[in-house]
Amino acid sequence: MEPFDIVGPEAIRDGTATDAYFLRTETTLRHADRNPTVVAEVTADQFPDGEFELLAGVKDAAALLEGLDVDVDAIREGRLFDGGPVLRIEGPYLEFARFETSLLGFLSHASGIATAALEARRAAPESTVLSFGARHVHPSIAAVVERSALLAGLDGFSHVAAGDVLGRDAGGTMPHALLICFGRGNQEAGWRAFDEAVGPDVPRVALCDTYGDEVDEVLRAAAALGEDLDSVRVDTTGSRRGDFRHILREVRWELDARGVDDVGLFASGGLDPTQLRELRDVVDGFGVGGYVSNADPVDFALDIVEVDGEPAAKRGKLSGTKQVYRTPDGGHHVGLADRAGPADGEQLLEPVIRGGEVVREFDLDAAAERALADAETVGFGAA
Ligand SMILES: O=P(O)(O)OC[C@H]1C[C@H](OP(=O)(O)OP(=O)(O)O)[C@H](O)[C@@H]1O
Repeated sequence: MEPFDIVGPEAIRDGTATDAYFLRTETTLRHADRNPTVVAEVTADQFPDGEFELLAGVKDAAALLEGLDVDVDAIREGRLFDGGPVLRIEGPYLEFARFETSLLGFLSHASGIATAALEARRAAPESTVLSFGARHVHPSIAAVVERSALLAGLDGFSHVAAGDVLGRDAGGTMPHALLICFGRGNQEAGWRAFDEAVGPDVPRVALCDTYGDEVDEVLRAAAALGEDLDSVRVDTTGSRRGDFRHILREVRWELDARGVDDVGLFASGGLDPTQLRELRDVVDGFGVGGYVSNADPVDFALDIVEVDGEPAAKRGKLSGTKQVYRTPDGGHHVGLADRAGPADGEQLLEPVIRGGEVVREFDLDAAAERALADAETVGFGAA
């Protein structure tokens, strides 16, 4: 008996992580001896609408479809898209029918989170922005949250097991629970114990808002840890927040007025891109949680657009194999693949699987670089 209600990799791999009607579709088509060669496209919006989103999840999508008798093309992770397909499958329909559910799940959730993370990134491009939202999601997808955050250019993340999956070290500061365990009025003992106990490679970031005024706790932390103190984090609870920007400016002022200008200042607690813009000139960095981790998935669908080479899209969708293009002016164009695209257009749909073999490397850092460059090109989340 599995201790947790989690759909595991085996079910994803064997295709039972799917909607029941796809298994019934298999049964029906086999009964009728029908298995046409189709072109199916993953698309959110049929036409560009000016709203860009960041593509993530292609690595897992490729792993899902690897070994099937299909050809797959997709936009590279880290590229922005605005309408038209992000991934295309060509092959006998029954080869991949049951994998639609997981395919869309991989792409939809990761891309939604990555898009929100890119909004945070673009809101404070010079600041350290850390992904702290794993607590808001089911633990089985923590690595999806953190990978999507890194793909959007965030600087770090907090979830340890996600780091093991990604081969990167998780980071963070300290929770209120630690200080509460030392008792009201005894925050110094908590900050000092942290400094004494954790490894030398862990930044000494004192959380300074548990019981007292933020300025008061910050000055007490500076006095308690002296040169050992790297930064302070202020996470003022909403019921006491008032003018958060003023609080943070006051903290910075009072530290600097005492010559403690080498201690960094971090803010967290329900922050969104608007607040990051408002605060980025007064703090050194942010912990962002729910805005990223709780992002809505991108509403992708998989649609058959050709059957045995003939147009076949259902109502509301567009027939025919398509290509999508980025133009130097930041445009995103969708056209039939067998027609000429924009003369200065870069084709975005490129081979991922040929003859069942994955033919693309997936490099997270390269994807993050693409995301930041493409965001600049299209003006995503500008200013
Ligand atoms: O953007 P958010 O979703 O709000 O999460 C970001 C912060 C806020 C939260 O504070 P608390 O909930 O007070 O947690 P703790 O007491 O553990 O610091 C926790 O410190 C997270 O790192």
